[in-house]
Formats: sequence, C-alpha cells, structure tokens
Amino acid sequence: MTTPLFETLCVIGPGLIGSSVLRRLRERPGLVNRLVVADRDPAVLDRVRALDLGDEITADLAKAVADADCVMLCVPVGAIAPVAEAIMPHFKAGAILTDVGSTRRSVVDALTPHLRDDIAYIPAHPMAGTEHSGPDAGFASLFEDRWCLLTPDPHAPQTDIDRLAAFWREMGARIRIMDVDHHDTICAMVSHLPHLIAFTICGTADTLAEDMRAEVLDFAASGFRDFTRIAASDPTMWRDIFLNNSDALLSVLDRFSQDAAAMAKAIREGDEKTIVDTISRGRRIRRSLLENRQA
Ligand SMILES: NC(=O)C1=CN([C@@H]2O[C@H](COP(=O)(O)OP(=O)(O)OC[C@H]3O[C@@H](n4cnc5c(N)ncnc54)[C@H](O)[C@@H]3O)[C@@H](O)[C@H]2O)C=CC1
Ligand SMILES: O=C(O)C(=O)Cc1ccc(O)cc1
Repeated sequence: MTTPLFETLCVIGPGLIGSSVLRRLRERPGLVNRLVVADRDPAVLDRVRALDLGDEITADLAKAVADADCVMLCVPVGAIAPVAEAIMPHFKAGAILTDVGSTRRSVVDALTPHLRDDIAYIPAHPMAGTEHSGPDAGFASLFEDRWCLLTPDPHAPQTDIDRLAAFWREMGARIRIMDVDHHDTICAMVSHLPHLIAFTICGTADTLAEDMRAEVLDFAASGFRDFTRIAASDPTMWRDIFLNNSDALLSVLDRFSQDAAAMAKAIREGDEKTIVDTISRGRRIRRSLLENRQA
C-alpha cells in the first residue's frame, strides 16, 4: 500500500477534464483517499453520482474545499479567478490550489491578488482533450503520453510542485514546468490558432450559397472533416480562451495571415518552389510528430 499523494482531493467542474481525472483515480484507488466533487450545475452532479466518480458530491463549493489538501478547478477559463476568489477563505492552511485552464496570464493576474500566503497556487494544463464536454465525455486514458504544463506561482513551495507533478505523472502525463507568458505563446500557436482556423473555415463553408453548401457537406473529404471535429468544440470554453489569450493569439494570427498571403502570392504567380517548400515543411512536421508518437 503506497502513501496517498493527497488525503482529500476536491475537483470543481467535473466535465471532460475533471471527470477524466476522477476516472483515472477510481482506477488507482491508492493515490487519493477521498474524492470530493463540486459543480454549480445539479444535472452535472447527478451524472457524477450515477457514474460513481466521487465520495462526496455537492453544489456547496465552500464546503467542498474545506478539508481538501488539493483543490483542482476544471471550470472554463473565465470562471477560474471568480471561483478561486469565492472559495479562498474556506481553504485549509497549506493546501494546493491548481487549475487545468487552457490560458494563463489573465487568470494569474486576476487571481494572485486574492491568493492567501498559506496556499500554493500551481496551475497545471494538460495538453489533451477532445471536442466533447461534460462528465460523460471523460475517459481514464485521456492524459496518457500527453504533456502537462505546470506554471507555478513563484511562492509555491518546491515540495508542493513535486507533489502535483507526481500526481500528473500518475495520470499518465509528461511534465514540463514553464513561465506563464511562454505557456500562452506556445498554446496560442499549437492549440488556439488551429481552433480559430477550424471555426472560421466551417463558417466560410457555411456562408457559401445554399446549393453549394449541401455539396460541401455531402462531398466533405477527410481534410474538411478533420476541421469539423475541432470546430465541434464547446463555444463557452473557446470564447473564454480567445478572450483571455488575445495578445498571444492575435500575434500568431498575424504571422499566419502573412504566411497565408505569401502562399496566395505563390499560387497567383505560379511559384512552384514556394508552394512545394511550404507543403514539404508541413509533411516534415507531421512525420516528426509520428516518430515521437504524438499524432
Ligand atoms: N476540453 C478540452 O479539450 C480541454 C480543456 N481544458 C480546460 O479545462 C477546463 C475545463 O474544460 P472541460 O472539461 O472541457 O469543460 P466542461 O464544459 O466539460 O466542464 C466544465 C464544468 O465546469 C462547470 N462550471 C462552469 N462554471 C462553473 C462555476 N462558476 N462554478 C462551478 N462549476 C462551474 C460546468 O457546469 C461543467 O460541469 C477549461 O478551463 C478548459 O480551458 C484543458 C485542456 C483540454
Ligand atoms: O481536441 C483537440 O484537438 C484539442 O486540441 C484539445 C485541447 C483543447 C484545449 C486545450 O487547452 C488542450 C487540448
């Protein structure tokens, strides 16, 4: 019997990410002794009960955090700081506060003024997910071989950072510790811009003339289908991500627009070399991802 990493873990917002963490913990009962689960939506709590994902399941967030050694916020980015502020007075001294939010800087800036000295704030963003939401969408292997990016508050004790890193390793993830702004720039490039492009391209197809629109959907080849999978993601979650990472996102979008314009120019001018170079670069990136088993 190993020592548990946390005596009591509280998960607030047991949707896709939160319920995946809970499922993994149910498969490995020694890691955490007691699971407290909270959400503001009673329908979500009913599903969590039916799925048996918590030992205590409640809509009372203050009560939920009272005994927790670690509180994990799995709510949309825009709700992280308000929820953290509301529950802060109810934390046990020495507890860890973590969140799985997809963006960092604006959340850290909004939350830090409300952070108690005796609470360690260590955001941990798993680079894993799907286009689905809610407690029924989660699965225990979601984080297997995926990165989890930790951006600890400068005052967080090293022992707490090590403990949370060990927790995410048990979830199956690989750990990288990084600076808040670096996190946002990387995520803008590898996650937020691709989603923006997917939402936009589906919008473009949808605004075609009515007769052509039916054909777009009938004849959609796998390229367009891949975009529609990403574009099926949750609107609230992605609104929050775009608005909370606007600087980094607009900066990579600007770069992308310039590159797209360069590609348009190459096509217009019949510049075969630029066209082939651009496509070959994409192919190289895909192959290197496959070699690292990340695709
Ligand atoms: N979906 C994905 O692929 C990934 C999402 N993330 C991040 O994880 C977080 C959660 O995402 P999902 O699990 O996809 O969301 P989800 O929509 O599946 O679940 C969110 C849950 O939070 C609850 N909630 C919302 N506002 C609340 C509030 N004020 N108080 C209490 N509960 C509240 C909702 O009722 C819902 O049960 C987000 O911050 C997202 O950016 C991170 C990695 C991947
Ligand atoms: O479904 C996909 O393709 C994703 O990219 C999931 C995802 C969404 C948001 C994140 O912050 C991290 C991963």
